[in-house]
Amino acid sequence: MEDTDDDHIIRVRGLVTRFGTHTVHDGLDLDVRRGEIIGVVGGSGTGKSVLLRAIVGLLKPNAGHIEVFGQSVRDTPEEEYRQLRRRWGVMFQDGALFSSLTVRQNVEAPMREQLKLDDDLRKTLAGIKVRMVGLPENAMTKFPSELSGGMRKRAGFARAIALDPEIVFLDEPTAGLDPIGAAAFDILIKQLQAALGLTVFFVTHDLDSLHANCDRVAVLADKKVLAVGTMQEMLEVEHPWVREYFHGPRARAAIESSRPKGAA
Ligand SMILES: Nc1ncnc2c1ncn2[C@@H]1O[C@H](COP(=O)(O)OP(=O)(O)OP(=O)(O)O)[C@@H](O)[C@H]1O
Repeated sequence: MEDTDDDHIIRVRGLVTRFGTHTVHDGLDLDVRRGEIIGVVGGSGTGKSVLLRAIVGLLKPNAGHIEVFGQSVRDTPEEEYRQLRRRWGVMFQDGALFSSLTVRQNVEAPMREQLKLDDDLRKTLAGIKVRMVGLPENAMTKFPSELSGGMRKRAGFARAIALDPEIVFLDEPTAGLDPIGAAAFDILIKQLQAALGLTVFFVTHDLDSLHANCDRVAVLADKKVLAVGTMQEMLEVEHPWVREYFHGPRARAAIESSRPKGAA
């Protein structure tokens, strides 16, 4: 498929992020295409979560330019940023749910903030989102502390899609889940992406998840996006961390398990 500028829903150019004297990103570039699932990988502390936070405007970079839907995230006036923010949803690593609200109330929270809906309609719509992520009916009125880790992640996902976003950002969605729970979450990501036409930007360490979901992978190393491409293309990248990650025993196991049964 030919890659045109119009396909790029996120464009990051020359990003520099520092905390004190610690430079996390130094001239990082990345494009995300509309409708793709892109997995962001890299060693611990390479700045994957910081990149996500910078793209959604929660963290101000020291330099560089970030555009989402063609609009600068950094220089957009408050009201326009509010409008822009409605077009994406974020699921943070721990779900970041409000502990004093039930699952349904958590999903209602962004609706309350952004949409003028009467109470019944808001409750109904929030209930639909909770069902969409595969949570049982009785989870609606539970508090986050009453849920398993996997259910909390699903609740976080339901909240991320509360406003019918075009992009969802997922920070390590399968971290902490057992392999069966992680595989079920991968299926959920894929199904919702296809059903809702979402663009998915997800940070992960999980090779199985990359194999199951990703159209492309972006590798963060040496303070930049060192390589971006398909899983197959990553096998050709000559960089010690990339080789170790994509050719190591865990990678081989993930390739094996992602092959259709009976394939050589
Ligand atoms: N608010 C902050 N203040 C100071 N340093 C920070 C802050 N947020 C992140 N950092 C530092 O920036 C670097 C990148 O952090 P980030 O959380 O993005 O890493 P990561 O690639 O997501 O790592 P992991 O895979 O371990 O989650 C780390 O060294 C971290 O300590």
